[in-house]
Amino acid sequence: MYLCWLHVFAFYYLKYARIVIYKSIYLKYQRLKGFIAVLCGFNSRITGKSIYQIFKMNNQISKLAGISSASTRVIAGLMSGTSLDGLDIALCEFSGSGLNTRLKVLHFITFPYKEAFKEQLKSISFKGQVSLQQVTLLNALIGTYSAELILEALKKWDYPVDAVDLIASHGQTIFHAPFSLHQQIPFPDATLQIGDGDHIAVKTGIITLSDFRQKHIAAGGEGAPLAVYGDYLLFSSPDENRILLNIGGISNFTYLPAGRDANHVFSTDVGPGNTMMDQFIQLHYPGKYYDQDAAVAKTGKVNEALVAALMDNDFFADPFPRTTGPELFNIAYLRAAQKQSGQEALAPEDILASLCEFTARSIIAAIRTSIGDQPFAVYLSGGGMHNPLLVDKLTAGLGFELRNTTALGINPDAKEAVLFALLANECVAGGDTDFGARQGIPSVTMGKISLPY
Ligand SMILES: Nc1ncnc2c1ncn2[C@@H]1O[C@H](COP(=O)(O)OP(=O)(O)OP(=O)(O)O)[C@@H](O)[C@H]1O
Ligand SMILES: CC(=O)N[C@H]1[C@@H]2OC[C@@H](O2)[C@@H](O)[C@@H]1O[C@H](C)C(=O)O
Repeated sequence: MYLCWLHVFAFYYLKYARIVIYKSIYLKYQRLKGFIAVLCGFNSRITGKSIYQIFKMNNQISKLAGISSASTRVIAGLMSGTSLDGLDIALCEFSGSGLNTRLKVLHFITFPYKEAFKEQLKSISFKGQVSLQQVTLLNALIGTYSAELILEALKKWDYPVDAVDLIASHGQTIFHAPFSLHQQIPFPDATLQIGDGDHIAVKTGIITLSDFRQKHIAAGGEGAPLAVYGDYLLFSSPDENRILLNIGGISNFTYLPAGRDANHVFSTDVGPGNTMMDQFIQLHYPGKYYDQDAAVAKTGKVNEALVAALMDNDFFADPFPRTTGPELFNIAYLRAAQKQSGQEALAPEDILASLCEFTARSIIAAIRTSIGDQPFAVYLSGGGMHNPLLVDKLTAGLGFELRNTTALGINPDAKEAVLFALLANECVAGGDTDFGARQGIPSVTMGKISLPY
């Protein structure tokens, strides 16, 4: 018995000692790398004064320079999408950048949000009028909560906090307003994600990148879809035309033509993914947050008149690329289509079956009109790939079996979180990749940097 306790004690003592030693060596190594990196940056103009300045440099900046020049980086990517269902955290190890990016997903976890928290998010999301006080409070709370969840995840994985170089946090989109949606002159494209990065950095002690979408807009994009950058770097192939189709709250896809020519890469939001089905079920089936395995939709019948009215919106006639959100695709949109088609008394299960058909048809139409007749493979990701009715409809409509990103080495549920980690890797260690001259895909690095100390 005594020996057994001695073993337990020795095990935990050694484990703790390992982390402490690792931490101190790792930090020293990072600072040294930073020092060398900065020194190299001075090129031929190294003087006594410049060396003195480097010594006086903010530790966090030299650490960042070290991270930038290191051969590998460990980055935690965080994503919470328009479904408001939870926070995805993907811990990734990167080496290289741009088309030479190498990535290993070390761990992945989803923390589902509690009902009360979902209700708070819903109260300020995708609406023209909300409580400004609630927005302000949630901006700080989401930052703090994200930090707590990262620390919890690292503890669960037994992964030392100090061995994480960066956090990449998408934040929570509470309003997306491309010009095509708001149409107010002189206002530009706009979008708002909350969950402040400073709170994450200070509470975890890890340098944090956040608020990725603003620079994309400043550089001429609509702030979305950003998946195209990672899709191109990680998944483009020399010999296969690929579509990376993500079906989250909103569906979007990236087209990657064989040959990796950035000038022909194409990316757009399509329209609703799960968002209208989710909103409808939450309203009519208390206690359900989504139609699990399409259990309800499968019992309904598609109403063609309603589907035609749902498809009858200027958004679907707009040229690609385009972006959207639940600001457009919501219950009011459904009610208007029901009225227009005279289907106001339709049974709930028939409405759900029709909403599923609407999602499938809008995806198929977008792919067909933008890609034409050339052969291509589709790789799915996002929660919608778990909806069997939706996947059956897509398979029937496209005429071939769809794969998911597991076939390309990435867990499809982790993909979006991984892609934000990749954007942070690009910002800190890359930045010179040419993403081509296509509209909506500016060649730009993204993410604001928050220092912990
Ligand atoms: N087993 C399942 N059956 C049916 N639908 C499912 C299933 N599992 C997940 N979903 C759908 O996937 C949704 C969550 O998807 P996901 O987490 O990809 O969305 P998101 O990241 O919030 O969206 P976005 O990327 O558009 O912002 C759920 O709300 C639900 O509608
Ligand atoms: C503004 C915003 O948060 N848009 C999301 C949303 O969810 C899916 C689709 O609409 C996409 O455009 C985007 O997210 C993914 C991660 C993107 O930027 O690629």
